[in-house]
Amino acid sequence: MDILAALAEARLVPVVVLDDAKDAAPLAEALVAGGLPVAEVTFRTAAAQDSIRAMADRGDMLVGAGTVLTPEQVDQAVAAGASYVVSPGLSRAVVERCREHGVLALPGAVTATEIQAALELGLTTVKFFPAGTSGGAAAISALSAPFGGVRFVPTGGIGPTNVQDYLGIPAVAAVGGSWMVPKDRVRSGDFAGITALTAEAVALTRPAA
Ligand SMILES: O=C(O)C(=O)C[C@H](O)[C@H](O)COP(=O)(O)O
Repeated sequence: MDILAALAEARLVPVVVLDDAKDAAPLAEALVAGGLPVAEVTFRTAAAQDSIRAMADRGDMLVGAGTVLTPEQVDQAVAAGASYVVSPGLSRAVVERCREHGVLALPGAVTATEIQAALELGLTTVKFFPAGTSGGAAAISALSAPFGGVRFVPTGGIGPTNVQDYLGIPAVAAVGGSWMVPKDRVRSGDFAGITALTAEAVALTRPAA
């Protein structure tokens, strides 16, 4: 599967933080019901690997790992079934381990220097993080001028009120964010509410009628 093409088709990447892996299955169901069978499960908690496995085992989702800081976490993510690996920053060691496993690396990069470093590692798509405090949509538009072949996945500080600012930029492949999957709703078991938030987010990716 062309993961980049699949992410670009989805246009949105829910950034998931789970404290308990038992929430992975109902959350996956909620995302799929909302029309977005995609999740980036972050390694911010000890539940990451089991949560990735629970979602990946469904077979109908595009499941990645987020907050991947080390090659060892790449190994854990791939072992659990992640098909792409997202990092807050750009790490040669993480990118190279992803390449060894044959999975997509999506490292964070927000400056021209970081983007050039990503290009030197053979990457053409980067996570633009933290988008909200790094110049936002205007910065991506400016960077896409000299880096015409680079695509961006802006993440960080994006929500319903500004997601379309990013989606309207041709160089933006998809937008990542946690607004669709708020931790408090996961903790409270409000998966119907997550389905509604997801459906609303998906609707924002579609051109106005
Ligand atoms: O944890 C990671 O892998 C990161 O690199 C950072 C997250 O993608 C952002 O923190 C999400 O930002 P919000 O949508 O504003 O909550």
